[in-house]
Amino acid sequence: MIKRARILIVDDEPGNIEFIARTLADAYEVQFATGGAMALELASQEPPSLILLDVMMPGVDGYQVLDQLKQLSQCRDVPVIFITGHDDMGNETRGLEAGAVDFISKPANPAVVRARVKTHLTLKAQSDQLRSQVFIDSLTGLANRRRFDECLALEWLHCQRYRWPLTLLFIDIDHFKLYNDYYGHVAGDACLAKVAEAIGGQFGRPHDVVARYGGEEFVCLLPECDMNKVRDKAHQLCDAVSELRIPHETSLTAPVVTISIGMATLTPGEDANDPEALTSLADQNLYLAKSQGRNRLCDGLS
Ligand SMILES: Nc1nc2c(ncn2[C@@H]2O[C@H](COP(=O)(O)OP(=O)(O)OP(=O)(O)O)[C@@H](O)[C@H]2O)c(=O)[nH]1
Repeated sequence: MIKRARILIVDDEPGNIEFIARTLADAYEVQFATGGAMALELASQEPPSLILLDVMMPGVDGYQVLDQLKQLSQCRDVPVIFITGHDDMGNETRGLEAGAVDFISKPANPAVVRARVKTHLTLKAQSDQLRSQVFIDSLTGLANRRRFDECLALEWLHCQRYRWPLTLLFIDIDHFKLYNDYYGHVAGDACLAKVAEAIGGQFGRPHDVVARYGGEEFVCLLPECDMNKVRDKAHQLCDAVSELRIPHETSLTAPVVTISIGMATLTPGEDANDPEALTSLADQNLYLAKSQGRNRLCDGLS
């Protein structure tokens, strides 16, 4: 069943909410809030597809709601249409500058409300699709290098602010060139997809970022983690990949496909001031894992 878009209507006048809800209820799931604080609470719990937001409300007004929505990562991209009085040119400009996608004047015309909502939902769906094409690796379905670079920069700042540790795993398939040479590129692609699935299955907390870094290299960015637990999970990942039992006749390490992992943990702002310190440490440890015999994890400590 196709999930219907959910529209959050925010207005301090129940009569206005009722009117707009009647206009939209046959095509969308409708939710409402009678004030700014309630709107923020609902939106942060489960971001709606679109918000129709009254500008003038007692307490937290429409501008404040919009401003706070933009600061919530899960709500930042939700389209917001302001609903305002007829001759509010100044409000219109201010709202658009603050990030509203459109304006509807009061008293709202049902056909206009339906048309604007439909247009902005379509635009949002298109931009989501483009975004996923830009940030997803098509072979494995994981995030791509571009997405990883963006997340690393953001997580570094986030962890720096709260003095949380940030862990990075560099994961590389052992002797993958020999695999490709022996089994061919099509089999090589299938092998990459299977290993990617195993990695994604092992590290799937909401803030974990698992990405294909390039070729046969993958990365896992793990904020706010207990190092010992990550180390255990990374060891389990090595086992899980060899237990996939993907034959690798020409590997110099094992008769099946195996991986090597370089692990690094730093507290941004305390141990280093630059995310490159983390990537180069993980890379060094990956190099050590390779030189110590592959099919293993190296964190540079044990
Ligand atoms: N099938 C396939 N192969 C790829 C892809 N991207 C990179 N490769 C191959 O991955 C191989 C990587 O080889 P190397 O960097 O020498 O690494 P390796 O053979 O795994 O050696 P070690 O890392 O030292 O164990 C090359 O043969 C690339 O052509 C891809 O998308 N599909």
